[in-house]
Amino acid sequence: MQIGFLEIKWTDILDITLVAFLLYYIYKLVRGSVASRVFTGYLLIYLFYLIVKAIGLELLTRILEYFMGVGAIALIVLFQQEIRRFLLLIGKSTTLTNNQIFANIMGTEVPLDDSFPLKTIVDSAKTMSSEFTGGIIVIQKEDDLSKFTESGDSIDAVLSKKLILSLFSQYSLLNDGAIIINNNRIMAAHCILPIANNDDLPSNYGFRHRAALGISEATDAAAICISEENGKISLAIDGNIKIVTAAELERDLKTYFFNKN
Ligand SMILES: Nc1ncnc2c1ncn2[C@@H]1O[C@H](COP(=O)(O)OP(=O)(O)OP(=O)(O)O)[C@@H](O)[C@H]1O
Repeated sequence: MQIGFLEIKWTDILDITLVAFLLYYIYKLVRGSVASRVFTGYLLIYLFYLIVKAIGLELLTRILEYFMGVGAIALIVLFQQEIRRFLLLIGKSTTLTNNQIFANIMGTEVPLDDSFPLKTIVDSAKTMSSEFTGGIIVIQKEDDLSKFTESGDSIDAVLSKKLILSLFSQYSLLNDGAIIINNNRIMAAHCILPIANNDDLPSNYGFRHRAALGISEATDAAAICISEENGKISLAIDGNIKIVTAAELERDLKTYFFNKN
């Protein structure tokens, strides 16, 4: 195709479309975080570099080239959370990773099956909500959470509503922090989670909600957060947190863990 003096091949159109998609996904991943400003800054320097190169300012081009080379390593360090989420997104969208044999080879956890006590968890969250008992319930999916379970007290007991409520009761010594569930077992309580650094969160979201969001950003686990202040239930998945009713909680967890509506 010829537009004026420009000759455009179909590969150029494909190239531009793919770059546009890539930039859009990077933007979506870093939106609202500190990394987004770094990303914009780096992009502006890159544009400046292209202009300088086109004009033919050799010394400045060399300096910028060197700066961006070193900057690339700095970007990997700064963007490690975002890069992780991006790769997780790609990994999750391939059917290969849902395959049992692949999961065994990779040593990843086997996805939850239908015996998983989802109703018990939802019921517990509902009771905690009605009693204004604060807490975070993390449900492991495929990612290894041992780093976080080790930060708390090991429980490794069969999950039950009584146990969840006892752990979060105001008289419990373990009611601070999060409990971590893997399949039908409570692995640990009193666990410390990473705090989300998202600037876009409403100001009424304190550390409990930020911790629930943080674990959903860092891993593929789902985190249920019950507010001590207003009894509301929030669900954090894939770096997004929203307030849900008990029915919505059950529906969203079913969809997320079993692809069921
Ligand atoms: N890094 C963390 N990991 C796990 N739990 C945490 C972490 N930081 C704080 N918490 C929990 O959050 C509680 C403090 O909640 P805070 O009031 O700051 O948050 P909030 O989001 O406003 O929740 P609420 O609506 O229940 O008041 C702490 O007592 C602790 O149990």
